[in-house]
Amino acid sequence: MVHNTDLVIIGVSVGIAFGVLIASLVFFGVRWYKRRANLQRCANESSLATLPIRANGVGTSFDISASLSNSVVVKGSDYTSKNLQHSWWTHHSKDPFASASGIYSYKDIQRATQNFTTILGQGSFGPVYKAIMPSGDVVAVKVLSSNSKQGEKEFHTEVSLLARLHHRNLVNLIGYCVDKGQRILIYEFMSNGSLANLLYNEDGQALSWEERLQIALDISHGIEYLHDGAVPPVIHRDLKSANILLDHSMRAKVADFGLSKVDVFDGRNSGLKGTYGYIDPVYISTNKFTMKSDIYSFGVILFELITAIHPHQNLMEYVNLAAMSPDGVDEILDEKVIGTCNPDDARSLASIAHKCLHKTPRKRPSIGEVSQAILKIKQRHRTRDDTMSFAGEDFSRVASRIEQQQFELTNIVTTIAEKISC
Ligand SMILES: Nc1ncnc2c1ncn2[C@@H]1O[C@H](COP(=O)(O)OP(=O)(O)OP(=O)(O)O)[C@@H](O)[C@H]1O
Repeated sequence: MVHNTDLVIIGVSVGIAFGVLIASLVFFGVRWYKRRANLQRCANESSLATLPIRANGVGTSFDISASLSNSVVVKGSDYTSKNLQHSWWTHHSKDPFASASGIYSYKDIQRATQNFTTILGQGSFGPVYKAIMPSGDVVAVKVLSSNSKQGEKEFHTEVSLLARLHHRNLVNLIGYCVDKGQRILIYEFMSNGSLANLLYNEDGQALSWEERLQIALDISHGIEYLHDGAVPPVIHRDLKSANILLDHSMRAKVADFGLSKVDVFDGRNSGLKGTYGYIDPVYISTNKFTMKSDIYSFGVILFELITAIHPHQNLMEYVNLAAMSPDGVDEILDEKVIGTCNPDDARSLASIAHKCLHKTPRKRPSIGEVSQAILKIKQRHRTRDDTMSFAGEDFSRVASRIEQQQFELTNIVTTIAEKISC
C-alpha cells in the first residue's frame, strides 16, 4: 500500500527534479546563446580585428581576412581572396589586439594630436593631423569623417592593401585605430607635403629640374611596384599630384590607396572613380579601368612637372597646342626651370608623357617602359652635369696654374730689374 505521505514525497521529488532539469536547460541555453552571439560578433568584427599591420612601420606584415575591393585589385588574377584567408587570426588566436603595436586607441591618437589641434590639411576622406606618438615618431593621422563618402569598404581596402604593400615609393601605413565609433589611419609623416602644393604654392621654393626628374622616377617606381611587383597587381585609380607626397629629402611616394572617391563627374552619380582632369577618357566612355588608365593619369602628372600648370587650369589645351610643333614644349615649360633644364630633357620627358596619354590604351607604354625612359633622361642630365662640373674643375685648375706662372714671372722680372740696377 502506498501511503499518502509517500505520494507527496514522490511528487515533490519529481517536481524538484523537473525544476532542476528546466533550470539547467535554461542556464545552458542562455550560455549557449550568449556564446553564439559572441562568436557572431567576433566573426563580424574579424575583418577588422584580423587586419594586418606593420608593427610601428617596421618588420612583419600579416595576411588578412578582410575582403579586398575588386576596384583596385586586378580581377582575373590567379590570386583570389581565398589566398588571403590564411589570416592573422590563425597566428594570434587568443587576443588579436594584444600584440599588434600598430593598433591604437582613440585616447592614444587624441594625446598624439594634442586633442586634434595639429591639422595638416583636409581631404575628401576627412582631416589629416600631425601627431607625435609615444615612441617619439612623427606621423600623419587621417580621421575618417562620419559624413565622408568613403565608407567602411574603402577603409578596409586602404588598410588591407597598404598592409601588404611595402615599397620605398609608397606612403607607409604605420597603424590604425577603430575605437569609439571612429576610423583612423596612421601614416608615415611626409614633411614636404604634396607635389601639388610644391608645384602650385607660390610661397615655397620652386622645385629644380633635377628634383622634378627624381620625383617622376620615384612615382614611376611606385606605380611599377603596384602594377608589376604586387601580387595580385593593384591599380591605383586616383593618381594625381595631390596624392604624391614628399619626404624630408624630397623623395616622392604614392599615397591614398582605396580612398579614391566616387566623383560626381557629370552631375549624375556615374560611379566613376578618380579625379576630374586625371581620368582616362577611355575609362569614361567604357567604364573599364585598366593599368593603362593609371598610365594616363601619370602622363598628366608628368606634364604638371614640366609645366607647373594644373589640369584644372586647361593643362591639356596647352599640351595639345604645344604638340603642334617639335619644340612646342619649350613654350609651356615652367619658367622656374628655364636655364637649369636642358631643352632636350624637357622634350624627351614630354614625349614620354604624350605616349602615356595615347588615345588607344594598348598603345600607351607599360610603367616599366616609362621608368626606363625617365631613367635615361635622368642619367643623361647627370652626365651632362658631371661634364660641366669637370669642365669647370679643369678651367679652375688652368686658371690657378696661369696665376702661379704669372707670380713666378713677376718674381723673375723683379730679380732681373734688381740685378740691372746694381
Ligand atoms: N602622410 C602625410 N604626411 C604629411 N602630410 C599629409 C600626409 N597625408 C596627407 N597629408 C596632407 O593632408 C592633406 C589632405 O590629404 P588627403 O590625402 O586626405 O587629401 P587629398 O589627397 O589632398 O585630397 P583627396 O582626399 O580629395 O584625394 C594634404 O594637404 C596632404 O598634403
